[in-house]
Amino acid sequence: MAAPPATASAPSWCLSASRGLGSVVVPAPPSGGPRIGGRDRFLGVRSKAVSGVQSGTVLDDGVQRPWKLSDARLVLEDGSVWKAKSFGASGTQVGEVVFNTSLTGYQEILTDPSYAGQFVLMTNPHIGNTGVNPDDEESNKCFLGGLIIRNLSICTSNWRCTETLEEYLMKRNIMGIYDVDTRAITRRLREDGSLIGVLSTDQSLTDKELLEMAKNWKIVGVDLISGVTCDVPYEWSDKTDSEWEFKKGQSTESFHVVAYDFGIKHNILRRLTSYGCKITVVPASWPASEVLNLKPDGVFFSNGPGDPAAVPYAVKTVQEIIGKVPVFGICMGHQLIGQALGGKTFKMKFGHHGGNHPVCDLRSGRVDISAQNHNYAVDPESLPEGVKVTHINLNDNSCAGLQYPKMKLLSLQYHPESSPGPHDSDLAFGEFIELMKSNRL
Ligand SMILES: NC(=O)CC[C@H](N)C(=O)O
Repeated sequence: MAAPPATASAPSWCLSASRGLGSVVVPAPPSGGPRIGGRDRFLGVRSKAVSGVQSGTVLDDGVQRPWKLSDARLVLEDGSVWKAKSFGASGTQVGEVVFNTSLTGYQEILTDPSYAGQFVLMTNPHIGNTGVNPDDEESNKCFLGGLIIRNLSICTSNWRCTETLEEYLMKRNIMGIYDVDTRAITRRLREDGSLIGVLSTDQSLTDKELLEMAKNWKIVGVDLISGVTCDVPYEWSDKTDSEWEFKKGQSTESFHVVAYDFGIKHNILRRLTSYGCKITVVPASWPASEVLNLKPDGVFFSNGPGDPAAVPYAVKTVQEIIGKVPVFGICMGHQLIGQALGGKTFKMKFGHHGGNHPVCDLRSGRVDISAQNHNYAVDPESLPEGVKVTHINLNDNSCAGLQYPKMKLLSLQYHPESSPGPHDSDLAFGEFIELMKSNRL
C-alpha cells in the first residue's frame, strides 16, 4: 500500500457527483408497502450538492426534478414492501437480509465471500464517503447479493480512493439500494429473525410476484462454499504491509500451513504470513490425504458462506485431518470442526455481523471486541467430553471458540483477522503458532 502523497494531490472529492441521478425517465414508483425513507428535504440537500453536474429527472408531466425518485423495491418474505432508490446494478436479486453494525469497512464487507447469498444492510446510516480502493479487497470478487443502506454519501473523500462505491458496484454487477429505513428493517430482523428478501428495479414485476420469489427461495441446506472456493491450489506469501503492521518483532521460525479455502479472506492469509507461515491454499474439495502428504506444520480451515450442515464433504475432510496435525478454524472452519467432532450446528435468530461484538476468553477472563459475521453457531451441549468452550459471545453467551488439546485443535466463531474491525483478537494467530511449535518438540 502506497504512503499518502507528500503534496496531497486533490483527493477524489465529490467523485460521486454523477451517481445515478442522471436524466433518465423514471417510471412511476410502485405502490404498496411502508413508505419509508423518501425524505425529500434530505434529497434537496443532495441535489444542491450535485447541481450543475446532472440534469435531473424528467417526469412524464415534463417537470424537471434534480433528484431521484424511488426506483427500487425490497420485498421481504413477511410481505413488507420497502421503496428505495437504486445505485449500482439494476435487476432483480434474491437473498437473505442480514444487518451489519460496523461503522465502516464496507469494501471489506462487500468482498468477504462469507456473505454469498446475502444482502448486507449497514446499520450505520452514512456509507460511501471513503469510496473504494484497490488495497481493501478481501477476495477477488463481491459474492454478496446486494447492499442496503440509509444514505449514500454525496461526496467521496479519501487519499486512497480510486472509485466511488456506486461505480464499483456497477462494474461488479452488484445491486445497491439507499433511502430506505434501515433501522425499521433491522428491528424487524431482530424481532422476527432473519428474512429472505428480493431486491428489484424491474417495474414490470408486481409486489406479489416478488413476494413469491422470496418465499420460494432457500438458503438453509444449500452448499454455498463450492461457488466461492478457488479452482486450484496456490501459494500465498504476502504479509500485512509494513506500514499497517501492528505486531512488533520478526518471526524467527517458519511454518508451512495448508489453508482450506471455503471462502477465505485475504487478511487471514496476510496475518498468518506475518506470523511466519508459508501458506498453500487449497480448494474446499481438496482431498485430506493429499494435504497430509505435504506434511504441513498445521492446517487452517477458513471462513465461508452458508449452512455448515449442507457441506458434509467438508466435514469429512476436517474429520480426516484433525488429530493428525495442529489445526485452527475460523467461523465456517470452526463450525465444520464442531461437526467433525460429533457436535451440531444450528441457525441463530439473526446472527452476529459487525465489528463490535464482545467476546470473553474464559481461560483468562480477557474481553476482546471482535469482528463477527455468522448466522450459524455450534451447540456446545452437543460436543463430546474433552472439548473445551474457550470463548463466548458476551451479547448472548453463544459459543465463540473451542479448544481440544488432545487433538491440537483451536477454533473461533469470529474473525480474528478483522478487516474490518478491531485488532484485539490478533493474538489468536500467535496461539496457532504456539500449537504448531509445541507439535515440533
Ligand atoms: N464468516 C463465516 O464463515 C460465516 C459462517 C457461516 N456461513 C454462518 O453464516 O454462520
